[in-house]
Amino acid sequence: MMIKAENLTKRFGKLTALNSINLEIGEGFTLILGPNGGGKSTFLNLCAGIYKPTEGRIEVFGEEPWSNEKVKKRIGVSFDPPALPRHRTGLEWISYIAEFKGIEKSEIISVAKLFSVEPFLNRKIGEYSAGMLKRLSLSQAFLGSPDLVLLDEPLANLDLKGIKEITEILKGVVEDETNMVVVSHIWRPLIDVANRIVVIAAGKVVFDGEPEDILPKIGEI
Ligand SMILES: Nc1ncnc2c1ncn2[C@@H]1O[C@H](COP(=O)(O)OP(=O)(O)OP(=O)(O)O)[C@@H](O)[C@H]1O
Repeated sequence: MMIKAENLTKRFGKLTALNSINLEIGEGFTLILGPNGGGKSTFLNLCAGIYKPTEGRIEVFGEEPWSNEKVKKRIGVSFDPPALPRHRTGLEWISYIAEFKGIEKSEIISVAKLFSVEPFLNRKIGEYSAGMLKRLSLSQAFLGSPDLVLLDEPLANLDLKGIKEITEILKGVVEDETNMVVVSHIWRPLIDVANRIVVIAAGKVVFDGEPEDILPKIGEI
């Protein structure tokens, strides 16, 4: 099992963002859906070791990701909106991530080519459009082919051509057996790519199953 959550709870002050969830996520492409404020991004942040659980437990590759560099090095993340340093260039940022993870420089070019970010890699991130920023953030997530990629809204802020292009890239990496957990309100293009759907609403897992079982109910989410 890649991810295992047991009675996982995350509170922010009095607000309970995730309320004692139990969830196991295996290999493949898992799409997480659900209403605004349901706890989806909180779950991704817990998987990435950015948040510490308030109660319960989360394991990624059998270990707790919180303050765990070993686990963090095996994960690629892209959050939304991407919080990247405005005064650095795209290349400086990706190089910094590559250094942290011990990834060779040649990998930077291959991921930059994949997401078509090469033309603006030498510009300061603060000058990027929202779509350029999204592409840079996705490049960072896939840098060095991590064992697990966590994506929050990978299709947000992209034009129609961009949505199609990124969807095709995601399909390609799934075929190459990259494991992904993806939160996306733009679910239509991704539903065929997913082999598992999890719906999180009001801090609880309210559906966990196959795409064909959720399709008839999707209007209710
Ligand atoms: N860092 C934080 N500090 C305080 N409250 C937070 C924080 N992060 C999330 N929350 C709260 O936790 C709840 C769940 O938020 P979360 O971002 O996980 O939802 P979501 O399902 O990803 O929503 P959306 O679809 O709108 O992105 C919300 O009520 C939100 O306001």
